[in-house]
Amino acid sequence: MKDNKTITGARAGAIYLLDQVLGEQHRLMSELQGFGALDGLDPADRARANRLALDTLRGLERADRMLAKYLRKPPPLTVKNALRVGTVELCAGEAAHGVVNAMVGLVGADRATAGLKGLVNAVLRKIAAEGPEAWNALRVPRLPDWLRGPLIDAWGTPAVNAMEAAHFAGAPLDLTLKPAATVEIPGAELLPTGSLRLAQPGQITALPGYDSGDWWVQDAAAALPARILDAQPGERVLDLCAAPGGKTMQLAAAGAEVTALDLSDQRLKRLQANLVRTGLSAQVVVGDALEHQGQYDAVLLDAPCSATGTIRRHPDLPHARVGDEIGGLIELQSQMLAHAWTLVRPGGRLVYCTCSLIPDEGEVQVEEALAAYPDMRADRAALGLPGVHPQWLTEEGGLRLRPDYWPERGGMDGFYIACLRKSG
Ligand SMILES: C[S@@+](CC[C@H](N)C(=O)[O-])C[C@H]1O[C@@H](n2cnc3c(N)ncnc32)[C@H](O)[C@@H]1O
Repeated sequence: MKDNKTITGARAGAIYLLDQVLGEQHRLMSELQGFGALDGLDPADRARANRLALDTLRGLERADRMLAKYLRKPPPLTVKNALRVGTVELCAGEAAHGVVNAMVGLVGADRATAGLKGLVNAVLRKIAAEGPEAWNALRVPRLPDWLRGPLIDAWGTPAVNAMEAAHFAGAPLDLTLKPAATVEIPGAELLPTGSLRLAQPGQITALPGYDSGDWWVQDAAAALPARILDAQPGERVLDLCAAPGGKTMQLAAAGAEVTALDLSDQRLKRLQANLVRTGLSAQVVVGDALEHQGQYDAVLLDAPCSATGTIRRHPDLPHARVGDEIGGLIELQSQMLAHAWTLVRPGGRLVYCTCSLIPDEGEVQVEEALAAYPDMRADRAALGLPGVHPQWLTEEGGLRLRPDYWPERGGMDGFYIACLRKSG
């Protein structure tokens, strides 16, 4: 494993990221934002390294199938990752000599792997000869069994196949506009639920309206919980797990008096920066959702979860050890929902949501809460927003969103949302 300070170039950066994700089960976001991996690269190379790592993770199964024919025994992980990145680039139509020379150079530059230069050269030349045609003939990469099994139980095989196609396709960039914003973004599509979608966004900070804070990045599905909460000017609203603040900004932009609470000081710094850029305000509190006290007109609980609804944008997730943590998260969600309910005033409402595809983190939580609290009812009418398909409504009175919905538009994140009303 390389020291990240010695990384030069986007391809070396991508291999380093893959070594961390596939060797150490680290999350890509923590590598890039928390640990500062690739800080030595210029911004363009860092962005390209990230893109290459994401493309390789999305196509990992295909790359491994193509490589398996030419590898009699598995090479060290970092060499395998160089071969994987090379395969993905070659099968996306990159010029063979550039890719092969670069990967041979990278493997040759490290004394620990230099002896495998010849292998890398020979294998990648064979892959180049097979090219995109062989790649496209392979099946859509599947989720690992720890996730595929439970998702098939919940949604059936055809739905999971469609989700996998959506994961493989990746995600466009969605923006939430401030209600009064009039910014025009070339090439943006207005989605039926009100978000703006960009298929080819380029550099986000260079888009019109970024500096003036007219919008923020937020998946179309992630924008629905705050729309469903429908905060009114002057209402006291608590955002219980708020950072980095996409939903806080929606609530504040609606004119509510927002308290934004989160356990993570670091993540709240990003929330503060987002509020500054967008010129919105909220009372920001570092604290534990399970201990916070008060009475609010409305509470938004975007509970910590497996985040399995975001795999289109985070293809490293199935490779991290999130599977082991889900039991603990389900317990935490149930405790948080119980405590959040005590913070809602009589006649008020709680919007519960998770970006998970696992019913135990969504439908089942709400079903159990409805059975446990006699003063709670599911407000189905609150879910009837423009663009919300009636088939997305669930039996217990929530809204199920999945990555395979809107396939013709580029999909959406997986989410579960319910609006729970307290008797007056
Ligand atoms: C799904 S994210 C929230 C995303 C956010 N609502 C948004 O729209 O940008 C879940 C958040 O819960 C926070 N969290 C986890 N445990 C918590 C706790 N016990 N109390 C408060 N926040 C917690 C995490 O720090 C994380 O920021």
